[in-house]
Amino acid sequence: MDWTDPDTFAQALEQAETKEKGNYFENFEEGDVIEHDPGLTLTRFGNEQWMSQTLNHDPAYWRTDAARARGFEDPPIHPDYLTAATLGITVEDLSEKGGYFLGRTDVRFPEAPVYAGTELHVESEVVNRATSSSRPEYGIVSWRTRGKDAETGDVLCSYERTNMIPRRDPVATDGSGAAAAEADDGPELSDEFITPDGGYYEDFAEALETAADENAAVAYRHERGRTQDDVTVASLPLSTLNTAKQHHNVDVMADSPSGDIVTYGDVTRSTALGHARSDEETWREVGFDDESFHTFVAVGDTVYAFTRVLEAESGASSDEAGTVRFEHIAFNQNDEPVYSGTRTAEIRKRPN
Ligand SMILES: C/C(=C\C(=O)O)C(=O)SCCNC(=O)CCNC(=O)[C@H](O)C(C)(C)COP(=O)(O)OP(=O)(O)OC[C@H]1O[C@@H](n2cnc3c(N)ncnc32)[C@H](O)[C@@H]1OP(=O)(O)O
Repeated sequence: MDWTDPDTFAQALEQAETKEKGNYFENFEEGDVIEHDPGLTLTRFGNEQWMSQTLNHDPAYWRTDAARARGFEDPPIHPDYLTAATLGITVEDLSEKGGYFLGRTDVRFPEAPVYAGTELHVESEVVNRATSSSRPEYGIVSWRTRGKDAETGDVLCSYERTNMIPRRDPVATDGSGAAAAEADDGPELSDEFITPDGGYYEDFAEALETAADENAAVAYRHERGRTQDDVTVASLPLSTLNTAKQHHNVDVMADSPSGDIVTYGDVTRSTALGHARSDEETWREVGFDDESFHTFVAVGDTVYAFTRVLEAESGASSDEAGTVRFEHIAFNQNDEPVYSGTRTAEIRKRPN
């Protein structure tokens, strides 16, 4: 019998069992520690591919003289690419089954830079699992993940991430959703928005002082946008070994709520941060908190960025910088927020 005869093959496909990938919600127990098999060497090529496509053009990550002026030996691996690679490696074990990347917090990097040639090994611990009251076919799982230098064991990037993960056996709930009941009764927007004059630490600190006097907010938008294409949607996540079908399997995603492949959250975020960094004198990334992914970004959508300056403090790891806390909101061509998060970064002080 010819198994490639279309009718025969259709029947064969129907009879065959699929060897499944990924883990269901039920596979995760609080306290489980998972050592991820995939690993990758953080290369200059990988870094530059990620940084170029997300419009992160800080010279210290591209030019040796600019890197040395920042106190680095050579252009280092950028924290965005490091974060994306750390998460990408975990997908096969944690989220390949599907679901949604809801958020991430406590993203931290050590002071020491990471250089090309470092081999990355990643492990995750299940820190929480919960029922989703709005979606009975999913559960909500949080993991603490650590990306380590395979040679020294030093932690290079760590964070806590939360996903909705499909259940093998859906549970009965009233479907009402606990979160939906909470009304947002936060303060209203300030009447006046102030834009910092420049991108140095003092520009942010001065804008905050003016805003405090005038009961205004320091908030502004960035001009650049990046339309999502095959490179950003499919190539960049695959370059981090991210096996989530959301990013590269159009066939399966046609039947999903988005109806299409969607951008990796770390690409959306890094693109918006690239826009924001193009309007500041970044010195060093310290960390990110309260990151959320609000809705899908797909091929053809354009990612823009909006920034709110929350705090400024003159101390930093170097005398040449101060520390600023921002809220960044990525939004699409319809002005819908797609990502938000707070960021702590050291920003260069104005040279005398
Ligand atoms: C790497 C990767 C995938 C991977 O990893 O492999 C990816 O890149 S993939 C692309 C990036 N990603 C997205 O494209 C998602 C875009 N997003 C959405 O499409 C909508 O956001 C939604 C459909 C997911 C939800 O929409 P929504 O139902 O309106 O949202 P909510 O009601 O706010 O949240 C529902 C329930 O999640 C709880 N919840 C929310 N946030 C958190 C949090 N941070 N921590 C703990 N619980 C949280 C909430 O508490 C509620 O819980 P309940 O179900 O119990 O009510």
